[in-house]
Amino acid sequence: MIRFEDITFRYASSDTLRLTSVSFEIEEGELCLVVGPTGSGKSTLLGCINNLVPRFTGGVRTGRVFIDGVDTTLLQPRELATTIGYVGQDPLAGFVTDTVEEELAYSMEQLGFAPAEMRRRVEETLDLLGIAELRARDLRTLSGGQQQRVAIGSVLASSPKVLVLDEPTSALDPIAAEEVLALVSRLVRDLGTTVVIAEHRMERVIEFADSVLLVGDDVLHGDTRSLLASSPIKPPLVELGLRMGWQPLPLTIREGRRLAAPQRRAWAGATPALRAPEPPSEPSLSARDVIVRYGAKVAVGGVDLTLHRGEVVALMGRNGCGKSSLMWAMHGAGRRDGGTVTVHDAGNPAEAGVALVPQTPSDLLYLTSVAAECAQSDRASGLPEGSTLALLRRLVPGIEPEAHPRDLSEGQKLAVVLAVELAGNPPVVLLDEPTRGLDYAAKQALSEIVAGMAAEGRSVLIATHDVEMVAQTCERVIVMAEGELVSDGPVREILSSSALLATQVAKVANPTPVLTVEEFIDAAR
Ligand SMILES: Nc1ncnc2c1ncn2[C@@H]1O[C@H](COP(=O)(O)OP(=O)(O)OP(=O)(O)O)[C@@H](O)[C@H]1O
Ligand SMILES: Nc1ncnc2c1ncn2[C@@H]1O[C@H](COP(=O)(O)OP(=O)(O)OP(=O)(O)O)[C@@H](O)[C@H]1O
Repeated sequence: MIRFEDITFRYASSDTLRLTSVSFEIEEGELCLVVGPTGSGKSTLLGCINNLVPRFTGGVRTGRVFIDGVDTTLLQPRELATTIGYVGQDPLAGFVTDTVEEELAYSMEQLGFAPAEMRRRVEETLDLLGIAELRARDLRTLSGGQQQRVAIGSVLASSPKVLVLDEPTSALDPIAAEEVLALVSRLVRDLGTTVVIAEHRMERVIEFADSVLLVGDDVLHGDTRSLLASSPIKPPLVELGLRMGWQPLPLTIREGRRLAAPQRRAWAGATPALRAPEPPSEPSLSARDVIVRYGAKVAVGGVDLTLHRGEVVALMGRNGCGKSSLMWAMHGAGRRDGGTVTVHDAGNPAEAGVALVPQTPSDLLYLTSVAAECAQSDRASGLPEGSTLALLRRLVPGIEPEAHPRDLSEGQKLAVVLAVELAGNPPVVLLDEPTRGLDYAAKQALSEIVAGMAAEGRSVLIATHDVEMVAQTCERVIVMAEGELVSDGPVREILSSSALLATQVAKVANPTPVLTVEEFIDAAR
């Protein structure tokens, strides 16, 4: 269905080849998972499928692309829109209309669907993606996850033969992500749709994938199990399987549980000792009765929350439950319709160095090179020259200092903003979904940096849907629902008591509450 013949590509502003002689073939009805380190070229490769690369991005591409047997090498992306549905990494950037309903209908209008058919499909899509109550909403006022669902719905509505999804679940809560992926795999099964998905959190997609495209210096296409065995990036379960020497390598929780059965029996006889949470130190930030309203909508309904020095806390909860609104209110720059936020040892949070890395971090990059952003950050925080750049290199290596921030991959942009915000060592740091576009190594680096900040007595609050990141990084988890806090406790208690929030390792080890690969291995010794 999709055939790349010797595709080579270079962006106009760079001397480096991004894709070198890439050839592969994806069959009709195949679900192919595209994986690779941050900035390795996954989005670039996806863009070549419908010619967004090079038509929109510029640059030089050689080689040929065939879709459904037709040579599409020289076609415009819109000429391919009947066959290929494409959802990019930033849903807001892809929207062409103002409201949810209009957006769902748009591609069908362009493709000349009859009005009655269009109506039927819009209704069906609203239900399938659970966004019926958002139908009349302005797209710009939706939460990140709500936007992502609308973007996916808008391409699904016209049932294209090929679906290209660039990190489609990065902003979705665990249930929404499962639902979207189940929906996509149903399209593959029932309609024979061909699907190409780039995804960093492979653990979610792997059980649906027929094949993997591994993007690195070379691009390899092959069977999921055999490629993952030698891949530099792997989900926690595969990592655990390799380290425990399990054969065949487990890809699903069910396979993992079967292989872990002897270990679970051993733990049932002798409970392993696991790390206990530290008692809290003195508070660094207290929020009392915080209220955020948008017209009649109460997004945050009177929240009390205290962060303590040296604490790394996760803020979790369904899409649209109010996490970003609460963070902005705590930061001081966002709306707050009631309540108080006190940063201890300082009065006003805006002046007291509460740093916030927003969900769309690229809004904060305005200089013309990565080096200039880093130098500006060093000056602003009174740091020795090169400090911010060094931090960036720890997070995501290989970013060219001369590159224009606009030309970076999504994960690279996020890394630059993280480096700039963290370099100044603010006493309280709020990170709103800081893992989009980050590979496992970058997430590990972020965990280590955050742990270092906590060790110096700073407090970090991370809003995220990424349970693996939470297990690795946070000691305490707060869960929100409908604008209120519904639970608050040690990470082990919250993640292991909820099937919804359990990590892959927790599911394999259940009922023993180990959460991460390291913990499993230690406890198995
Ligand atoms: N318009 C552009 N001009 C120059 N270089 C670019 C441009 N867009 C991307 N790049 C570079 O090409 C490389 C690949 O980018 P791409 O977005 O394809 O990566 P990715 O694997 O999708 O990354 P991520 O995991 O962060 O989404 C990166 O190093 C990036 O800096
Ligand atoms: N300007 C606005 N007008 C109306 N409703 C809004 C506006 N901004 C946000 N909302 C709504 O407020 C609720 C909370 O949004 P918020 O962005 O805080 O959620 P979130 O928990 O961060 O979600 P996600 O996990 O999807 O990022 C959502 O239902 C959202 O649709």
